[in-house]
Amino acid sequence: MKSSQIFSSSSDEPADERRVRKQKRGRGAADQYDRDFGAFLLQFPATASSSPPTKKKRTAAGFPSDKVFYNRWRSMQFAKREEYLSSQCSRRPPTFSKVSLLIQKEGWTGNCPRPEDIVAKWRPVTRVQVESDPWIITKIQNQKWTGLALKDFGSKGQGVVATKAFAMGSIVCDYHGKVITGAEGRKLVESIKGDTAYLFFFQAAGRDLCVDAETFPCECHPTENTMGRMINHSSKRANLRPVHCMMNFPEGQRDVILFQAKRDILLCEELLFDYTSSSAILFEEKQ
Ligand SMILES: C[S@@+](CC[C@H](N)C(=O)[O-])C[C@H]1O[C@@H](n2cnc3c(N)ncnc32)[C@H](O)[C@@H]1O
Repeated sequence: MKSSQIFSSSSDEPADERRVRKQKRGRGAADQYDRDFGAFLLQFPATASSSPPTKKKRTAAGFPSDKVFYNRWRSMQFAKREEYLSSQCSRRPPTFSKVSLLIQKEGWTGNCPRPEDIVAKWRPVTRVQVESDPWIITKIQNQKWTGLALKDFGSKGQGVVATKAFAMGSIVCDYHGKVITGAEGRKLVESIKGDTAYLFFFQAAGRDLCVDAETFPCECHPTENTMGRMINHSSKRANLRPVHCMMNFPEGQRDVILFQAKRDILLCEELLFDYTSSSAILFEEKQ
């Protein structure tokens, strides 16, 4: 992991401790303390991967031999490590072993968050995080979403099942296809002969749009049956929610429909979403 940020703020210190210290020493002394700690950080950057400054190094650099700066440095590093571990597990909740492996890989033996705390603190990502998430962007680009398989569902045709559990809030895959206008999508619907359609109509910021997964295979994945287009419908048992995002691809922003788990999804469950958010329902529903 690469991290070389140098901190110059003192905002990591608990507010109460800071206030008491300032009251004791007066504003001038507190400012001096902040300046000294800033210099300490310049000398010993508190990154997730840096080694703690030993007493010998601290005193050789002219800092006090007590542990005041050192302890503060350690809590900054701890927070950085926590942030790093959480960032590696942003889309889906991590397992204890995944976090343990990450810690092992980094070689962190002390001053490190406990895997169970990282697991317990996991929360679904926000839309803003999703829209710039490199992992999600890569999955949309390469269509190598994991934990999904096709299965025959008889009269419904094929569908998608979970080959691993997905926790509520996880991003499962996208509804992949070229984004066209709603009018173009409706024209496509008219030309469809059978009762199966692969179109997702949506409105975004006043725009009437449609993801065309009917034109298959798509230009960008000529050899893949992209999974999102194969997900069947249910209004009552839907376990996925389609979410519109403006994804920040390297070449610019693009409208994308992502499927997010509405609840915890178990291994082997069929993935389903409610097609009424899309007008391309050309079939009789079998729940
Ligand atoms: C986006 S495709 C889904 C994949 C499709 N089952 C297949 O095998 O290609 C949508 C079509 O699947 C079928 N389908 C999806 N959900 C269904 C359901 N609950 N009952 C019956 N047919 C369904 C309909 O033919 C619908 O037009």
